[in-house]
Amino acid sequence: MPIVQKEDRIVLQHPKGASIEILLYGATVISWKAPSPLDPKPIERLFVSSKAALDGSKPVRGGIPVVFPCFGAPTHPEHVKLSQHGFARNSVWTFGGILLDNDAGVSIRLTLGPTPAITETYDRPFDLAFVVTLSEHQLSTNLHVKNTALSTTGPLEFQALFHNYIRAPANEVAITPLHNVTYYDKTESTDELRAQAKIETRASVDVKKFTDSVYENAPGKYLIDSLLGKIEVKTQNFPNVVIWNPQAEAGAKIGDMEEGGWEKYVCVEPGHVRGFVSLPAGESWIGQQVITVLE
Ligand SMILES: O=P(O)(O)OC[C@H]1O[C@H](O)[C@H](O)[C@@H](O)[C@@H]1O
Repeated sequence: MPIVQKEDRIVLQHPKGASIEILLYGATVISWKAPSPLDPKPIERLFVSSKAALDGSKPVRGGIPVVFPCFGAPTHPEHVKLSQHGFARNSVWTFGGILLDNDAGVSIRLTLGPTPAITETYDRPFDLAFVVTLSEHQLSTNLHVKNTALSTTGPLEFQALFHNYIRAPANEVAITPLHNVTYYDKTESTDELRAQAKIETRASVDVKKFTDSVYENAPGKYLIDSLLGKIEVKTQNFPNVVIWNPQAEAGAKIGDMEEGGWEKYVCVEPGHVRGFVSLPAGESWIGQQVITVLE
């Protein structure tokens, strides 16, 4: 199966038509074209703004940015010098080789450790590996985090999330099953209201208005249903999911968002972002998602 390594990205092509492109910058998957079981023609499954910078000057507005070690503005004392969503999405990763290459799928690894730029703002030792696997109708991404500190050091505390921009008409997409799940509404106007737990009352969640909801104890498997098809996101070790769409209200203020871009996607972002993963010295943690085109 062709795996093409370019200066700034890796391109994987599956014999049955699917393909992905991954930028070394941020280990950001910027394209995933896949057929559905109903139609062999591969179509783009991710949204990337036409105004997104792909040259490493800022995190990519679209695709699948990797969020680590903090989600949103930093709240942990060890993260105070970091910018929103941490450094993984704006660091250049290293191609770490091919793990699998056969008809069932192709898998590659990218790695990131403490670079001089990272250690300027973050002083904990760590080792990250991002493993991407492409098969006919499926894309999976795994984030491996190792705490490489000596055993006398305290645990590595971090948050992690895959910021999936799933291509779908935002005004008719339905996300299930989040009924009765507790969530926190980041569109609320005050810290107090944002910290207040709400219960999802809708059988299926839509993003017809500005939405920025962090679900707690989420089921780990989500269906994203729209005119573009049915996409399933199945996760492991990610107790939360964030559903985000800025609509015009917030989208028009995002500099690298194309005009009307918010109508073309929904972000369904599995992660561990309520509290922190606490990883003892010498130990590893893996967060995983498998995204499948069902129809
Ligand atoms: O603009 P960014 O830093 O890429 O963040 C984009 C969005 O990411 C997540 O979905 C957060 O929940 C939102 O609050 C944030 O606006």
